[in-house]
Amino acid sequence: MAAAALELRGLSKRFGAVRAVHELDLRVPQGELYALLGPNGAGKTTTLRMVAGLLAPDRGDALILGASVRERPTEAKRALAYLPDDPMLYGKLRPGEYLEFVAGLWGVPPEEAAPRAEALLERFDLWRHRRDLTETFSRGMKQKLALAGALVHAPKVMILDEPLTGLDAAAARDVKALLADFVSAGNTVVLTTHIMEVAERLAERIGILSGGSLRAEGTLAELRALSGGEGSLEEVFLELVGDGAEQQERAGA
Ligand SMILES: Nc1ncnc2c1ncn2[C@@H]1O[C@H](COP(=O)(O)OP(=O)(O)OP(=O)(O)O)[C@@H](O)[C@H]1O
Repeated sequence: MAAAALELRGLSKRFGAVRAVHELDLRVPQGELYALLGPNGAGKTTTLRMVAGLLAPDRGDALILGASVRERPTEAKRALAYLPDDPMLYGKLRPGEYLEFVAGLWGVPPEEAAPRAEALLERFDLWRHRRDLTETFSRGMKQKLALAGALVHAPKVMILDEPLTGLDAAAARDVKALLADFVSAGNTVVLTTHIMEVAERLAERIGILSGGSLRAEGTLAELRALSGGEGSLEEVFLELVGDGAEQQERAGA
């Protein structure tokens, strides 16, 4: 059996009294688009930060294409791209310079990096802004450039934290199309979202996270079946995560 793109084994993290992630087991095969759906504070960001090696788990492990983040971090991370919800760009760089910088960090040879960077800028409609400093970019443009930066070392597994937040319809369409193409090429995407519609529309399988634990997992049809087959994902979600999420959703969180 091929190694899973991402496997979590008993992954756990506490912050003082808060159990942010608790004994989380997850297996995402290669070639899948998986959404971790959960209300604010469910543990989504903490999970991704542990997978990306930015936060040490208290217990458990994450494996990327079979390589343990704890034991073989360099190998595990080579195939991984992580896009945080608030990526850092260097305001005084132009988009091409930013991509060149990121490619350099990954050791991608310039002759490979340059055409790839150009193709990514064209793809995201940023080529016409190639002479502008990134500090002048809108949130959507920054998000697209960060995504281009995540792709410049040709990763096989991409983990993205709330990738559509703050994007207008056109930018969201570009990002969704890119993720779909990335997965069609046999790569894997794991993204977090607190918006049900995003999970519903994009993901092949959805994991519902709440209080740091996985409450349910499956395709949309499988999750619907949990609420008697008639219900929407929203009903399943609210049934599983309870009133706290309902209140947060109502508050527009
Ligand atoms: N660095 C930290 N120090 C203390 N507590 C933290 C820290 N990071 C996260 N937490 C807590 O851990 C829990 C999980 O947070 P996390 O950010 O992983 O949730 P999330 O599902 O990503 O939420 P959101 O949708 O709001 O981004 C929350 O209770 C949060 O307050």
